[in-house]
Amino acid sequence: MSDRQAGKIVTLTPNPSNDRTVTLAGPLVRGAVQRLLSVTIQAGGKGVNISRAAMSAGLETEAVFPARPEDPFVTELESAGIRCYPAPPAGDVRINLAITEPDGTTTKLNSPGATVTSAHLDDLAAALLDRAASATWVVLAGSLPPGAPDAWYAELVQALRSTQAQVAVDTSEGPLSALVAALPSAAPDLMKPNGSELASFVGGDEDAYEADPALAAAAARQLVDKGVGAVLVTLGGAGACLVTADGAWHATPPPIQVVSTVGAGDSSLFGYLLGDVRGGSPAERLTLAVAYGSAAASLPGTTIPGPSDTSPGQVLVKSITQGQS
Ligand SMILES: O=P(O)(O)OC[C@@]1(O)O[C@H](CO)[C@@H](O)[C@@H]1O
Repeated sequence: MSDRQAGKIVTLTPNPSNDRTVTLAGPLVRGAVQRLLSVTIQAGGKGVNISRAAMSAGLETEAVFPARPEDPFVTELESAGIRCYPAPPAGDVRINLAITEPDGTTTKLNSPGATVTSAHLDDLAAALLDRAASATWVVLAGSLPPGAPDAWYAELVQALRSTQAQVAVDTSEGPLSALVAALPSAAPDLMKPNGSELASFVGGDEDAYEADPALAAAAARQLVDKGVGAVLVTLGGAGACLVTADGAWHATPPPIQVVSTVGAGDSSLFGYLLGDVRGGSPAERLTLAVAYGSAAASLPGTTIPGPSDTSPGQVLVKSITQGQS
């Protein structure tokens, strides 16, 4: 069975973005005038990025987000081969800025997006539930626009129970806290916090998690104990941890030259889903997550990797519980 038959990934991006990336020739200096080497713009947002990765890996994917059908944001994605389901928007797609420095340091300045009403959210939810009926995975990803209640993702997770789809959530701040507060009744099949997001609700500290991934795994276990199927914790250059009811694993990435970290977390999440739809073991899913995340960090702007950009053979996975590969 080919990947295209094996699984369909439907993504929801409630707050999509035109990602403008500016590349500096030297370090960023606050308050100075600096010349840029280049400026690029790409249609982005976390769910959109995951659909891009799915499309280039040959998986069927559909992207649901608010935008006018004639918006160049939509035409860019459709001409890249992504099936789009735009719902009525509250305003223009926002512009997010990424500043990249020669050593790979990436500074993100994200706009709030247009303020939505409950009618906008209802339209978006209806579009999602319609597409989710035939999905293997539904991914709810990114921030919520102003006007959306923090608990909206938790409500969607519960609404998606009426489908056969597995649900993954990758968000931050208020919506993440509201989801955690709604466990176990709104437990998704997968959550993908990074170290600082994990620390924001279980305590601990991101640097400590990167120095000792067993600490990150222990923190993530609190979510699994509250009903979350699997927790993928991305740890930047320290790789990622995967925690399920059956165990915990840590993977270290191949050596790379970091160019832009934008989209690395989305690519990691996609790598996990790819491993899942291929029927991979937890270690194989984690390997693909880290291979995709590190490939994304080695590419400019919000460029999302395809399979040929990844090096899964160079990812080293160890079981944290048993201390062996
Ligand atoms: O403001 P949010 O929704 O949290 O994140 C949006 C964003 O930073 O996420 C993607 C990278 O993960 C980018 O394409 C996009 O600009």
